[in-house]
Amino acid sequence: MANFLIVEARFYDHLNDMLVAGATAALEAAGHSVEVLTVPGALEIPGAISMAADSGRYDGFVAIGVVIRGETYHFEIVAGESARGIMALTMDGIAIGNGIITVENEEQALARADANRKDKGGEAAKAAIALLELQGRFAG
Ligand SMILES: Nc1c(NC[C@H](O)[C@H](O)[C@H](O)CO)[nH]c(=O)[nH]c1=O
Ligand SMILES: CC(=O)[C@@H](O)COP(=O)(O)O
Repeated sequence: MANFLIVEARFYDHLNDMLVAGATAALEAAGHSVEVLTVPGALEIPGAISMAADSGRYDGFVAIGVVIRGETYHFEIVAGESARGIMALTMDGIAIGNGIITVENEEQALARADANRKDKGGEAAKAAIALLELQGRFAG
């Protein structure tokens, strides 16, 4: 059993509830323990994961968030920079699944957050599990 931390940017409560439920179900189905940490927005997720990884308390991480395009360029910043930060941490060998959905509207978000539809939360959890298994395979 491994200890996973879900780091969620709680920008849209109803969507996050679905994404976190999907990720939690996938992690627990694989026999792992789950904790949840909430941050203000997707831009805070990479930093929070970095801090938590440095604590040594967790084996893997799942990033959960929802970025819905608004009127300005901020969408590109939030979507792109959160993904870039997570990728940088992953390239450092930290097992992270990226479940930050970046969409045009609420309808697209609902389809991807729902564990009974596209289940992006569960998908991200399975990716984190896969990376952790690779970490173990290449260690030592
Ligand atoms: N617009 C969205 C944001 N914006 C907030 C940023 O993520 C960040 O918290 C702020 O810029 C302060 O550093 N965050 C989301 O997760 N989703 C959005 O749609
Ligand atoms: C993704 C965002 O930053 C968005 O929620 C903010 O909307 P806007 O670009 O209209 O300020």
